[in-house]
Amino acid sequence: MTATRTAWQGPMARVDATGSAVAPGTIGAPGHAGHGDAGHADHARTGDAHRPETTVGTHTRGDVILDLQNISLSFGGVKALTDISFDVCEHEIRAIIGPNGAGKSSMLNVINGVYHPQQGRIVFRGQERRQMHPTAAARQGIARTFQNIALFKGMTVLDNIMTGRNTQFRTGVFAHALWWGPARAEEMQHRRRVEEVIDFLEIQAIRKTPVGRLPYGLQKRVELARALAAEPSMLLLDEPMAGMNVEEKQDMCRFILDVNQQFGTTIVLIEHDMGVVMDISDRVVVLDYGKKIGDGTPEEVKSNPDVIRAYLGTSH
Ligand SMILES: Nc1ncnc2c1ncn2[C@@H]1O[C@H](COP(=O)(O)OP(=O)(O)OP(=O)(O)O)[C@@H](O)[C@H]1O
Repeated sequence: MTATRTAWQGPMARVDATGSAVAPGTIGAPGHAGHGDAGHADHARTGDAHRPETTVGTHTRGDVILDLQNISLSFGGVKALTDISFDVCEHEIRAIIGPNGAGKSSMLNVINGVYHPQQGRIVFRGQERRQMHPTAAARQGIARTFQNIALFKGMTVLDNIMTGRNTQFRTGVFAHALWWGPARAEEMQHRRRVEEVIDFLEIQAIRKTPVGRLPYGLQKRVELARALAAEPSMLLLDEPMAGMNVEEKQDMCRFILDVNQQFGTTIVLIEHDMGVVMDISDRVVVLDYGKKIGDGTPEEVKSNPDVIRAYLGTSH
């Protein structure tokens, strides 16, 4: 892929699921802990006017919450990751980039416990993790979306998003089946949360539509909604804009910034569109053939000769 630059100029308008224009800054926030008002439109990280390194939107970049040390992962003879170290700070948008097969998705799978590296340490919020199951990662507040949409195509948007609440259920299946007592109250609470996410992502008009009938860009938005329904503190996004047109990319870009700025959610993002990566990321780690070849602010990465040689300057 030849690296392309997308101009993300000024506050962006969006279109909702009905195709109506929505002015920036007019959406309501779900019931997450408040992080200031919705003045997010001011924070579009446009081009070279990148914000100061220590500030994330309305947040100050926090402490390191994820520390990956010397991670190596092999599949038989294939070395997917070799001795990779980097960290992720609270509230930041951290991008992972690299050519096809560089190890980006493997890295996300290591972070959320799908893959267990043969070597290295993973420290999440001060605790070293060993052989963590993805469900345990979800309970710790790590949610993810997938490169290839992983939704239940025959189910409605609403029901798909409800599945994102699975790790939050406290009462048992039996109580839910009876729709009785605490189970009923709990389910009502989950539904309220889900409706808040639906409002936030402006997909009210399609809430009863089976996902399989939606255009690709909206399916991606539903997948983001499902991840948000889990109220994650860290969101892993695997190519959230792949296959989208420019308008859909702008919408998704704005939603990612909103999530980061309004809820303080830490975001780890894999994305091939260099314009998007350089505009919305605080720091970027660059992989090539499973090795780390660059790490720093977008400006630092853009001027790193190894990165230019291996990725930005070549076609993939
Ligand atoms: N489950 C697996 N079994 C065997 N090999 C794998 C597996 N997952 C990844 N690999 C290999 O590990 C290497 C890194 O793959 P990975 O999907 O992490 O790269 P990527 O940077 O995400 O690529 P892309 O941009 O094409 O999605 C590749 O050589 C890939 O074939």
